Amino acid sequence: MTTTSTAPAAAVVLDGITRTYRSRSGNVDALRGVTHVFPAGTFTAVMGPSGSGKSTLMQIAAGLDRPTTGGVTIAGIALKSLDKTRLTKLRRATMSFVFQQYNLLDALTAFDNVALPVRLAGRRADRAAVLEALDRVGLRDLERRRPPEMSGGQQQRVAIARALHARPAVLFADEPTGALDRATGRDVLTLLRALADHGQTVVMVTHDPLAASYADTVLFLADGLVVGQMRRGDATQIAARMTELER
Ligand SMILES: Nc1ncnc2c1ncn2[C@@H]1O[C@H](COP(=O)(O)OP(=O)(O)OP(=O)(O)O)[C@@H](O)[C@H]1O
Repeated sequence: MTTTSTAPAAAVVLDGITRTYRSRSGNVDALRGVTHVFPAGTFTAVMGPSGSGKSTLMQIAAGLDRPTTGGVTIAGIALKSLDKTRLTKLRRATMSFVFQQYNLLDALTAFDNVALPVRLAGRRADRAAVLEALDRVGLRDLERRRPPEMSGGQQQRVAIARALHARPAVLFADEPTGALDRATGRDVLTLLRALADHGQTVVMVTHDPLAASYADTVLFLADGLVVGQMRRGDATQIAARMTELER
């Protein structure tokens, strides 16, 4: 398995992805044929109206959910070809998550949460490096706190510190600034931007045009399909496109 975190193998490829949720009340086609390449070392924001399929796309791109049809390739490896154990190993080796629901282990301190991916990969976590990552998100003083003793925003920042420390090939973030005040949100976006500038691939779902303006490319979804892309848009241009989609 590839465990390097350098370009270009880190790109995520979505090839003809569909995802139908089947339930007693009927089927929902959340994704209806999404093909997209996330180039290595780039920062992409995924936007679209509520229910357009953003979270579904993110879960599938990260191998947390399987598509109904179509394939996902990460770091050159087709996820379809992997059993659950290998998929977990690939995730640990190449990805980091800043998701509300996949964030931190409650039983571990902030320090140990940041150190965890490196330890799981069988390497020693250097104390100074872990503290530096916590320092970069402004949480050095909270190294001994456990997630239940922290605010939502602080937990998000621990998850970002973990990504800074682990240096995954791909970072998936779902509304990473949703729970943060404006200044902390800006700091987090600047950190994500810096990760991409250092060769990591960042994929972020957001509703916030200002957050999306930190990305290289904004991918617009509507009704389970990619309906457009914008490169290097500013917040006003992105907001205008969103308003059109929400009409
Ligand atoms: N587990 C599920 N079972 C059935 N339908 C689902 C399930 N998860 C999502 N959906 C439906 O799939 C569609 C896409 O949902 P998804 O959460 O991906 O959208 P989203 O763009 O992330 O929305 P939001 O911005 O509101 O979070 C919606 O119509 C949603 O109701």
